[in-house]
Amino acid sequence: MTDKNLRWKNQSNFLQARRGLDTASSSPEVITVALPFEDDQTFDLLCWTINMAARSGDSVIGLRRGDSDTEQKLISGRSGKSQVIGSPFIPLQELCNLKQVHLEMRVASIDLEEKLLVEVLSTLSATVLVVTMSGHNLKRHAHRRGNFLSRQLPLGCSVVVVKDYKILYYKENRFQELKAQKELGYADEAPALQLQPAIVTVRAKQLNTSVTSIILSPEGTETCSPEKSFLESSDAFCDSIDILSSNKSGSSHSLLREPLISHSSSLAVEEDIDSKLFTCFNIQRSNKLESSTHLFSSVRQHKNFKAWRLHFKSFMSNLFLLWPFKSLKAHMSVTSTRKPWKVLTYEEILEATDSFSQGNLVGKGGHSEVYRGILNAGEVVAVKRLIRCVDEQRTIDFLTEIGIICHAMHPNITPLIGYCIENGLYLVYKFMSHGNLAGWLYGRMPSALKWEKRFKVALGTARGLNYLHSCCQRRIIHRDIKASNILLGEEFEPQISDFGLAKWLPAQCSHHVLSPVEGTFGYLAPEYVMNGIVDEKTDVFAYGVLLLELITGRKPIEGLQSSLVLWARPLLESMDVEKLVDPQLKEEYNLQEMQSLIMVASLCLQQAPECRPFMGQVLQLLTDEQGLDTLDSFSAISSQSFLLQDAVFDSDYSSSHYQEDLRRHRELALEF
Ligand SMILES: Nc1ncnc2c1ncn2[C@@H]1O[C@H](COP(=O)(O)OP(=O)(O)OP(=O)(O)O)[C@@H](O)[C@H]1O
Repeated sequence: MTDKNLRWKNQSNFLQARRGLDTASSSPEVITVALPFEDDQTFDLLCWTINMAARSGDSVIGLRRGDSDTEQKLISGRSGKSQVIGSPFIPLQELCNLKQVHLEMRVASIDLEEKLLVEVLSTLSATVLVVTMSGHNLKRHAHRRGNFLSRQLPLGCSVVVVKDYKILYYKENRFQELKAQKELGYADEAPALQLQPAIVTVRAKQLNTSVTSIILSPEGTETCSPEKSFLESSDAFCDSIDILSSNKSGSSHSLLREPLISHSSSLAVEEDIDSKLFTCFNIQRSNKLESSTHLFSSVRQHKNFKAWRLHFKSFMSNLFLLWPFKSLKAHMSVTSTRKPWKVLTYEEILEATDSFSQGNLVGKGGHSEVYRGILNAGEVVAVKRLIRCVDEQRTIDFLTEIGIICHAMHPNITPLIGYCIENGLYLVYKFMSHGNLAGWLYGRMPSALKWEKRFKVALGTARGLNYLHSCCQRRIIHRDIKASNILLGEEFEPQISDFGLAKWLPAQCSHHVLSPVEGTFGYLAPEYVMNGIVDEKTDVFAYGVLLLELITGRKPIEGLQSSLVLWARPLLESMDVEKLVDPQLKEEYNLQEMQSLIMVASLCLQQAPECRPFMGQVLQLLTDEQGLDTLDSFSAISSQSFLLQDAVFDSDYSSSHYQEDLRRHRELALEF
């Protein structure tokens, strides 16, 4: 199995574990995270855990390998590096608030090697252990370490190995026999290390934030006094606040649009004392504060071994909070180095298209005709001519398309060669020899579109959209993503075309309201139809519909009322691959890729826009370095004969039908 497929298997198992959530088993869980030494990796891992693994009420405990230096960082007060461990985690507070998750950091005064980790976990009644890896041969090591841990962990504790927000290994461990524990002698004995909750709680009332410090060390080793611990951790906390307030605008880890916390800090003390092994730094919103004692005792009581489950909707609504942390720089930097567009004369256009001869007509859009042409230099082009006698709005749309397409340069955006504004309006694009996707899916020979090409189209379109949404100098929403607007190049590389409805997305504003609703029936996002709200998630929804078309070979709207999305929704939820897959594929598809597309489609078609992924996240789900290489090696199949028939095929809606369609779509949207 390739790395990519393996990762997909993990990813899909992981998500399925959440989809299969048993809502009855919703008691809080303890999720432990074995943290690496480096602060930035620690931060990433905690972010991932809070977002992906934790649900409301859960407790995430970060266990950090202990040495004197680390401990020093945490507890040494204002001097030295005391703020190093505190400040990077402060931004996690907002995330914890949003998810209502209790976060706690513990620094062991001794090395947390695997056996000790296992032991600690059993005392915490943890249901999940999250670990990470570094170095080379990640896959092999992740597998080895994951297997080792899952064999030894207590019953009910699953293992996830995560690196760079990707799951390298995942194993549910609900049904493991107690044998392993008995062999290790854990099951029958009282736990050697009793981890008790807060020794000292420092609550910064005005900050609406509480900080708990626990100093624990093994029997016989030196123990910090609670008083000392309190003083030191309050100092550390003050330091973190100072650091944060001085850095809050420039913090590379800032999760927030708003400043996190204010300056003032009036500290009060609550105290309770115990224990042995860890130093703990705990950030939690005070009005949601459950005392650590209470939290831990309740966690111990419930022993919920089925608890590695999460309510899907709540999971989805929180899954995407982290996006700013993990933008796909690789994809962001992809821009074409092609030469700039030219301004063409009307004579050049006439000559190229043989005076717009019917033989050169390759397609008609709502307000335009597209002709094949050959420029002087021998370059094959598509000339898009705005049909005359159209209203002013169409002219504006056409000019918008010129402005936007000039701005967008990416391998998955149809390249503009030039334009002409004499005797009408003309846009000249590179000619796409394989026509549009709709023609391939619903033309005379749909079976010719093999799975490799479908997957390639899905991936390339995601890249193009991600570029428009996140990587352009000014962000763009396309607003008319559909199969007939995805053109296919010589190697079936998809190219997003038709920017007539595209809009600039303001850098600061997340969405805006547009009226009237435009786009293509069958691809419109519910919030857009109902309220005219537009942002990049409008495109994400349409992309989800496009994925469904690739998977099922069905049109978005068949007949009068039959919506592809409504038909597919229950099948997506249950991951019913057999029923979803286009019979034309005749089982000739890669199951892992199919599952990944189904999963992504299901995410993109979430009713609430905030539950849909950003396109960068879609890309992250669909690919990695190996994935890109694999895709590049797909063979290209050339079939000129499809060009004309495809070009004529399109699902546009003339304005006379539009209002009726919209009415029907609104009715359908209500059923979502
Ligand atoms: N660069 C191109 N190369 C090859 N064919 C093209 C090219 N651009 C457009 N076409 C063909 O021309 C058809 C019409 O394109 P156009 O963008 O005008 O309209 P549309 O997207 O189909 O409809 P609408 O504008 O109403 O949404 C497309 O479906 C496509 O098959």
